[in-house]
Amino acid sequence: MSNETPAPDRGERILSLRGISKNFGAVSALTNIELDVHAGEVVALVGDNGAGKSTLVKVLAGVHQPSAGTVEFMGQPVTLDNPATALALGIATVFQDLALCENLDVVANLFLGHEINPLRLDEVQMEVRAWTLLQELAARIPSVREPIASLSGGQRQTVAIARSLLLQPRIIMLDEPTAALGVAQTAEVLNLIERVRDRGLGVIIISHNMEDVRAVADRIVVLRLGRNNGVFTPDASNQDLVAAITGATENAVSRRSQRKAAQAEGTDA
Ligand SMILES: Nc1ncnc2c1ncn2[C@@H]1O[C@H](COP(=O)(O)OP(=O)(O)OP(=O)(O)O)[C@@H](O)[C@H]1O
Repeated sequence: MSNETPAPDRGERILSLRGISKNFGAVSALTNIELDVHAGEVVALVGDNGAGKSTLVKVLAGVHQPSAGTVEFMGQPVTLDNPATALALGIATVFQDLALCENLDVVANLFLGHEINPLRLDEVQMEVRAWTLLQELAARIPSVREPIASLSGGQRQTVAIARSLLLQPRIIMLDEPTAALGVAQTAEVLNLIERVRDRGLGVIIISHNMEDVRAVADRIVVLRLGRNNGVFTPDASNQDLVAAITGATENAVSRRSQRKAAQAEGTDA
């Protein structure tokens, strides 16, 4: 559809942010952010409330214009001056509200605004395409003729992700994709994220859930007060991650593990 050029090789740098800052009046939401995303990798953006995660995603989605800095996409400097530009380049975003139409079925939601033949809706072709994509993603959707209102939270997230894939993006950004999902649905969405990565896309996820982040991310990028505060691999200790997120080496998690270590020493003695 939007991108006819071949997909980048796995590991190739798709997106590169240098010195990105964003001010809202006197508030510095982002200061000097650096971020790289490669084909076939999941990057988790983590940080406390107000760390700047949503602002960064909105800059990449073309919703906010950065106050300073450069964005390179596939090696070329780009200006993401509105959401349509970002989408046309191949940067898709699934926001937390998912923006699905409750009363319409899965096929209609997948193709909303991108009907295969807008002048004469080709229902059969759209249905086949919807099934093929959902099967490729091994998505558990009972029927593509089911209205969204009757689907679970995990299935809705799946439909929202599948919809953005129809535009053949290079990068997909997911804002809290597992928030408010149960254990089984979370596992389903994490599996889906892995399959999206395996298609060679770069995936950026925002999450507050460290367990989910560790399960699916290849790199964990920490933001704190609008600045980069460390990049970790998923095997980083909880203590190091919490310290980077909160900016404190002395915190509830470190005190708890010190207490446990002290207790263990006590029982050893
Ligand atoms: N439109 C705006 N106008 C003014 N300030 C804003 C605006 N959007 C964000 N901010 C400020 O920018 C900072 C970063 O906010 P942001 O929402 O990006 O953080 P976050 O990491 O996504 O937090 P959360 O986890 O709570 O969603 C905050 O201080 C916030 O108040």
